[in-house]
Amino acid sequence: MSSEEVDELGISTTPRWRRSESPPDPWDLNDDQKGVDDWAFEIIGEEVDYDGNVLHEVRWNDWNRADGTKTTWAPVDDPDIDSSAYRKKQSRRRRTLAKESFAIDVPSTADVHNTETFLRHQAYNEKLLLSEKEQQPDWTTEMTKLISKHQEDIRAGHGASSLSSQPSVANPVRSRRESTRQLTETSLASSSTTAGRGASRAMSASSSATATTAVNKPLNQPTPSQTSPFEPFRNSSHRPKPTHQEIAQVPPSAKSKGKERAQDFESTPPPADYSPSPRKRVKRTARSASSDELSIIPSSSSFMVEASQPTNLRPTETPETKRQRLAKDWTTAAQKERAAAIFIVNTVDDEAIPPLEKSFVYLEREYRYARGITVPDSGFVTSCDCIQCGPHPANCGCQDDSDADEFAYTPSGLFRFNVPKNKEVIECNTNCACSVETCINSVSRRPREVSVEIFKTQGRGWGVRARVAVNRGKVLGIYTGLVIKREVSHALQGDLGAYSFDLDGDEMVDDSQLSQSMPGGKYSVDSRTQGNWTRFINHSCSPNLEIYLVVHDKPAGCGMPYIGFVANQHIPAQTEFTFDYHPEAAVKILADKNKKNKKKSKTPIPEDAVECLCGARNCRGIMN
Ligand SMILES: C[S@@+](CC[C@H](N)C(=O)[O-])C[C@H]1O[C@@H](n2cnc3c(N)ncnc32)[C@H](O)[C@@H]1O
Repeated sequence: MSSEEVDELGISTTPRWRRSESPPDPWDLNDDQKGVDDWAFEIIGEEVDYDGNVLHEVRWNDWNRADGTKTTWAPVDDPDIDSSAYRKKQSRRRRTLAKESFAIDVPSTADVHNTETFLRHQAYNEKLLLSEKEQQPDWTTEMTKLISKHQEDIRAGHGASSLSSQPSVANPVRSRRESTRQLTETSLASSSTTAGRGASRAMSASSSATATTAVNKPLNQPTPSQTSPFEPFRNSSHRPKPTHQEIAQVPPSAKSKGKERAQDFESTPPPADYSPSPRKRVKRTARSASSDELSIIPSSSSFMVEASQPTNLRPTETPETKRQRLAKDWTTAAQKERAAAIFIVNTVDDEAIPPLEKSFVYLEREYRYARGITVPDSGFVTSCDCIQCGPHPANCGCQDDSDADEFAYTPSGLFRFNVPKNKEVIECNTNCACSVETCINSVSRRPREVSVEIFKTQGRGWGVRARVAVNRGKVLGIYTGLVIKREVSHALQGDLGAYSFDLDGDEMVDDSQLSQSMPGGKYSVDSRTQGNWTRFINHSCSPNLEIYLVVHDKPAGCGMPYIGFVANQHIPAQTEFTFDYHPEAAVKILADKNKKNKKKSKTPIPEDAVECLCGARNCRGIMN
């Protein structure tokens, strides 16, 4: 045994680990086969050793050891081994990787040797250098600039800028015509409750949202009988772009009324339609036409549609085949996550598919993040080493801070509705020892079991339903899209904001209280350019779904929970799924009703009030 070496302080300087001495390669074994100089070889790999040196793995064609192995390791600068071609190729590969994305998989092993090799393989240094060089703009400012430009364009009558290349979600003409409700200030006085506060989001887990979409009927605008269908938007800063159908519906008198109006329609480009080739699947960082400024982390489970296809690429395609193609594409993307199929049907009119950004990416189960948003490290998520979690939550390592008596789900995976609305359900995660398929505390992570059908509704654009009945407590899926800062989301006007969902999770607070009540509530999810079927769930004042907050790949309280959709009652097959975009409004109505000495409420109609067409008996009349 060798004696230990120590320094002047008596501390051991003997390395803890030392490479074992390998016997020299018996080069002479087959020396008679060929002259050494001629030996053919091939470099088949590389590793970084404990001292940070790169070694090449060389395979010799005409030489082998007695045991048949024929590879050796050589330093990169070995004069006998010309590795320049291999090194060039590798360096090119790493540079390409670095240009594509800055993402790095961090190995879970503590083995320095493997880690260094793994990082080099992923072009760690190249990515680091490039990311340091790249100037990061202030995305909030950039986004605000884009929005202003977009609004100016519209005001100037140039149609929508690239930020809103969409036709309206719900046809304003039709929605107005179809509406049998004659809503007036007086009739609304008793039902409308909340006043708008400037922000314009369609959905929110908080009461702070004020939904306004230019495509919906603004209640305080003249009624259809008073004016032509397009009149209400004439002076609106976010007048929607009419679709071709709408143009066709303009009465001749309206068309000839004035040059200005005619120009409005004529200058409108055709609706952004879905026309990509299904073969165009791109796994690289996606940049969308309308969110050029938001670069996002790539994903393997998404289907990306190329943005640059002309809309008339497939002139012979029927609406039916177009629908089928989109449904097939989205089902393919969903199936990568082992999720059930997606169908798209329209028995109402001749609209082929829902209006979508041309670059729309279907994301079954994940968020993407706008550049500038720091994604919390999943390494900080508490995990458990239970083989089977439960029966009591306190037995599970993931539930450290929970004082709940039961998990949020039953053993058969149904939601128990036992979690306060502003609390997150903390599920087990991929670092846990338990299995996602069987763990009582892993439900939103499981692949979606229920096939969904996106269908055209009467007057409310496209909606969603299932072809099978769904039990109360069934978790159907999570809202997905691009995580953006709240202030960016709140700056989105009109239909731009219709697909944003605030992640503050507190239904009873408004913006001013938010910072005190939920410090994490800084983000929203925008599903305009990427998202899944849940973006089509319409509002109802008597909904059959509820939302809840759930985390499973980020630390609890980080402000980026997922929004889970769960059936709050038995839902028969073919019944539209709905949820209440503003449940706090219902709560307020109840509170008003219960007030003693109740006077007739004269709550003014919010400027951006939007007519609700849910048809429920207790309909509040407006969506916000
Ligand atoms: C998140 S989107 C839902 C999907 C949408 N119907 C579509 O076709 O893409 C929200 C928009 O749907 C429409 N909508 C949803 N619920 C509605 C309701 N109850 N009454 C009227 N319009 C509704 C409004 O245009 C709203 O801005």
